[in-house]
Formats: sequence, C-alpha cells, structure tokens
Amino acid sequence: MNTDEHEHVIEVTDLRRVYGGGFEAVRGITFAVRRGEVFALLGTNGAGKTSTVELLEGLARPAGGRVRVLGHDPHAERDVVRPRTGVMLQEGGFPSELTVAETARMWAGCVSGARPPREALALVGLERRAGVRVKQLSGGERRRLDLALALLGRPEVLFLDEPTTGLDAEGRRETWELVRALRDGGTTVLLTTHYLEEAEGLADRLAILHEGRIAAAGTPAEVTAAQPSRISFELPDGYFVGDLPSLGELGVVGHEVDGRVVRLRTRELQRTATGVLVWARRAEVELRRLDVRSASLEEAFLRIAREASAKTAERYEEYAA
Ligand SMILES: Nc1ncnc2c1ncn2[C@@H]1O[C@H](COP(=O)(O)OP(=O)(O)OP(=O)(O)O)[C@@H](O)[C@H]1O
Repeated sequence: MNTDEHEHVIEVTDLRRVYGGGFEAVRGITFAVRRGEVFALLGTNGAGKTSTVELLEGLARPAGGRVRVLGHDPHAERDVVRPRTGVMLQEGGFPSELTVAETARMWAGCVSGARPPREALALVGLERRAGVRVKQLSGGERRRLDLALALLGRPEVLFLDEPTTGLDAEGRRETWELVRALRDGGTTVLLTTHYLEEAEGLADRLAILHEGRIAAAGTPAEVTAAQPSRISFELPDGYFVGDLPSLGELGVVGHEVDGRVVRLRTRELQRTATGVLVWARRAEVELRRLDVRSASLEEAFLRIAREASAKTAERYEEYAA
C-alpha cells in the first residue's frame, strides 16, 4: 500500500453527470483529496452532492470527465476499488427483521478481511443494541448502524453521505470524534453534509457546490477569509455613530445602526477593531456588548449561494432576452 500522505487518493477532473431526460446535475467539477484528509462537499438541496458521491463510489458512469479512486476507475474497475472503500449511503435499506448483530454479521460475510462485527458496532456505540431488531432502532441509531457497516472492511477511503442527519447533538459529536480518529489512523474521508458546523469542525478542506458547479473551495479558513468580519457594540447615551472616526478610515465596508447598537463589517478586522478601541479609550467610552468575530462558514456559505443564484438568474435573463 502506498502511504505517501501527499498522494491523491481521490481525483476528479471536469466531472459531469447527466440524468435521463438530459438534466445535467454535475457540470464539470474538479478537485482532489489527499490520503488521510477529511474532505467535505457542501451545497444547497439539489446542488449535486449525492450525484457526485455516487460517481466516486462507482455506482454510475460519468457523462464526461474523469474519476480516480486509489488510482483506479471506480466504475470500470469496481472489483479493485470496492474492497478498499467503505460506503455509507443516505438510505441503508437493509432487511429490518434482522437484529443489529445479525445485520453486521451478514454484511461482514460479504467483506474480505472484515473487522469483527462486534468491534464495528462498538466503534459507533451500538454494542448494547446488538440484540435489537433493526426496525426498532431510532433514526439516529440506524445512521450509526449504516456507519458501522461501512467500517466493517477497514476501508482506506470512506464515503459518508450526510452521516449525522437524524443524530442528536451528542450522537453527532461522537460521530465527529470517530471520523477524526479514523482520519488520524490514515483513512481518507469524503463526506457530504448540510451542517456547516460539521464541515467547519471536521473538514481539512471542502468544496461548496451550487447547481452542479464548484462555487468555492479550500480549507474552511480560506473559504471564510474571503468574507467580511463583524464588530458590534452598544454606544452609551449621548454618543452616535458619527462620533466614531470616519468609517472609511476604520476600513469598514458596511454598517448598520439599530438604536444604540452599531454593527460594522470589515475585511481588515485588526485595523477596524484597533481603531474602534483606541477611539473608545480616548473618548473614555465604555462599549457594552462588544463582539468581534470573523465570518463563520455559515455566513460564507449563504453569501456564496446567494451570489451564485444571482449569477444564474443573470445568465437566464441574458438567455431569455
Ligand atoms: N435519478 C435522477 N433523475 C433525474 N434527476 C435527478 C436524479 N437524481 C437526482 N436528480 C437531480 O439532480 C440534481 C442533484 O441532485 P443530488 O441528489 O445530487 O443533490 P444533493 O446536492 O445531494 O441534494 P440534497 O442536499 O437535497 O441531498 C437535483 O436537481 C435532482 O433533482
């Protein structure tokens, strides 16, 4: 096995997927995932995340472009790729009359070199539910069972399609810890998620899909760095926003005033924050409810989705004109 951590375990080049009827769900996307990396695909509903992951899993053939997983074509060379990957689909769909342990044993029987089923169930915290029928599990417990089954084959690459949907806050945190532990052990993880907090906390790098195209990509810090930071505070009675140094001088790119509360947006957080604090000190003013923060991934995501939608509307208007 090649353990070069810079090796690209997943390579996607100008990938396209077209459904029957001609709808193009994936419109030429390119990205690569290194060994031992957690990579998140984000996007609004219908952005093309599942359509992309299915191509990576070899479940369908691309309409154009190229996919390589562990150096192989996952569709044409499914026999080589499948034993080295673990797949957690959005809907597991295994027989629900079986117990959890029976399901894991049945699945393990189909996997060469499988972990002991009990070990896989313990990894996801389901060992105490081993004797329960699958149909009696809660939605969150089913997601954990899906994950346990994906881990049975000790995969080098793990595909997780919305792994924490339906889990409560604790279950979600436990899954995050497990994914981090797997990553630290060298597993490469590609996940889709609707939870931006999940991508921010878990992903080494991510791509935001919008209508089948990549609208932004990079580390969570890189993607959020392109968005303005915010500073808010409350001015004491008798002070107004006009008493501050000029907003242009402070590097402010937008502001709102709501009663005594002032909210500033800036791309130069340190310069703006310093300017406001130095002013407050000189004026001997106490700024109550002072809050200084970088943009969150959620803000970046919403802005990128809005901008991408506006571009699509522009293209549509040009086309219709
Ligand atoms: N079998 C299909 N036939 C035709 N169109 C499809 C098919 N499956 C998906 N689509 C369409 O392709 C687009 C992308 O769907 P996909 O499921 O990949 O999105 P997604 O990003 O995973 O969305 P979600 O977050 O809602 O799961 C959607 O517009 C969807 O309606």
